[in-house]
Amino acid sequence: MEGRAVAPAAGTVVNALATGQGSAFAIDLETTATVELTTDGAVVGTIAGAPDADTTLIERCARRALDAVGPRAGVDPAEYGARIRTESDVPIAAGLKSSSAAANATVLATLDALDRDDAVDPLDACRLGVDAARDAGVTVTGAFDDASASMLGGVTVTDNATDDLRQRAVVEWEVLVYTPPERAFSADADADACARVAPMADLAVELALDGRYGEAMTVNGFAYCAALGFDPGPLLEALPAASGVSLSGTGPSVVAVGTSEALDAAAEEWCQRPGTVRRTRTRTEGATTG
Ligand SMILES: Nc1ncnc2c1ncn2[C@@H]1O[C@H](COP(=O)(O)OP(=O)(O)OP(=O)(O)O)[C@@H](O)[C@H]1O
Ligand SMILES: O=C(O)C1=C[C@@H](O)[C@@H](O)[C@H](O)C1
Repeated sequence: MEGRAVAPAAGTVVNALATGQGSAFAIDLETTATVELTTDGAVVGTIAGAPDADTTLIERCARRALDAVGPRAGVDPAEYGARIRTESDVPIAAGLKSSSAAANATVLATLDALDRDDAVDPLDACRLGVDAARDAGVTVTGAFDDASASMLGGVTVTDNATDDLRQRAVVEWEVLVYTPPERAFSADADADACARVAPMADLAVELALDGRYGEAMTVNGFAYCAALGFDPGPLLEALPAASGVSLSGTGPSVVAVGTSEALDAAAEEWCQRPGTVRRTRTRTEGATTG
């Protein structure tokens, strides 16, 4: 009994740490999870290329999916375990929602291993991963914004306090991603500092709900660079040509959207900085099994 699923990473429109309301969009970088069910009761995860990374999140995801759907598949969750392996082109703790992609891929791969791919509605499957992320302590708000964008594709606006989807839209943007060499785990972010930019975050959410995603990103980007102590230089370098540019998640990555010409110009500037610059696109299709 083996299952496989793939889920995309995401970039930020509005970070939810200040108010609990957030917005994110799926991008064309992905994480694959394979899950093999076992009868030894143990759930064990490995992350390809990252032997020291924390596997608690994916283990909690597989366990929650087994508990939720196992009985319907004739599997006793108490007796069954799982071997999970993730492979990813998303750097961990870089602001590109590697945790949401890994959680969604693991939940769906577990359902696939149970041969019950359609047993759970996609948003509920996403909520299983969000609850697992809360259990594993890798999130501040649960990050339902990031997780829903990864699960559904497109751009989502969510209430992370209630795990409700407020809006989803299909967008087709070119995306530029700059990832500095350092890493920033979301769970370590200074939530009190973020609360100080709540009025700006409220404005950014209003803009996003109005479909003005680019402006929302830019308002969010400057506010959170200030709150979390990141250099706003890369944002300024992408402006005014980019239609939106923001710190992604709790950083350190920066994402810009706009015309090819605008992103070419930003890429030229960002390539002078240490780290990686990647060109990608938004993803309309979210997480899939198989
Ligand atoms: N590919 C992966 N496979 C398994 N677990 C992962 C993977 N990527 C991330 N994780 C889990 O998520 C944790 C990092 O979560 P964190 O939210 O800090 O990173 P992120 O999702 O990349 O950042 P952000 O939320 O700012 O976008 C890791 O410690 C690990 O437990
Ligand atoms: O851990 C969290 O709750 C979050 C982390 C970041 O990705 C944010 O962008 C997201 O809105 C919430």
